[in-house]
Amino acid sequence: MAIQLRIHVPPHPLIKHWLGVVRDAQTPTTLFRSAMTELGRWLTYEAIRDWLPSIETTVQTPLAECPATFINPQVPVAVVPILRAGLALLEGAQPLLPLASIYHLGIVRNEETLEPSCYLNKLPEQFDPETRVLITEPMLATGGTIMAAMTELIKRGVNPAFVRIISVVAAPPALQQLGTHYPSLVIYTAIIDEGLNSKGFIVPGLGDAGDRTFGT
Ligand SMILES: O=P(O)(O)OC[C@H]1O[C@H](OP(=O)(O)OP(=O)(O)O)[C@H](O)[C@@H]1O
Ligand SMILES: O=c1cc[nH]c(=O)[nH]1
Ligand SMILES: [Mg+2]
Repeated sequence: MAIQLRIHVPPHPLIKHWLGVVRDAQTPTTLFRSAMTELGRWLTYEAIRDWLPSIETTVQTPLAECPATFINPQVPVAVVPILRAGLALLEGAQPLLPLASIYHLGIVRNEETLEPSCYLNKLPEQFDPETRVLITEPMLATGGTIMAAMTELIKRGVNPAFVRIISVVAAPPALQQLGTHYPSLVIYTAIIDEGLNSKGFIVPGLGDAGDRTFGT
């Protein structure tokens, strides 16, 4: 049976609410940033339910012994925010994954060619092959940025089957590239939009996520 990219759009009213806020061109920077943080929180909550490794044991309550399930601290967990815009999603993701290591990746698209270039890479030389990796990247547009990020991770021993991406707006060109190259990937996004305009912006999208997050 062929493996196929799984794209989840969680039908959660909080995710829909905060998506509406970030889409609105009238939303000021401070509210935009906190809405992105909320999206990071709820998308992470959804994305990690069958991904975060746990261990079965028992505990003694005041009355009796009973089964208990805990997060397995032996399995490494990493969060990779794609700067700049992925930083606001990280704010929401990090409190849910307090044991995770955070490895920043700064990637920017050239505004004319749309080619990505990496200006900051804090990834370790090698990952433990068991590492669970959560990428926070709000915009999956042409796919250039996320494909560049995946190349850096795979080079360092990450198993794509253990990678989850949280995104706010995803567009077909990025999803097609990811599906072709990494069919075992799992993506959680607030919405899938129709496509891109001639400047590589997602339509209807939410504009430039980095500029709107940081007021630039
Ligand atoms: O799928 P792609 O076509 O590569 O586009 C997606 C990327 O574009 C934006 O980054 P940008 O280059 O604007 O950098 P910024 O986050 O610093 O604003 C966005 O935050 C994504 O990282
Ligand atoms: O619509 C888009 C596409 C790429 N990056 C953004 O910030 N917005
Ligand atoms: Mg930008």
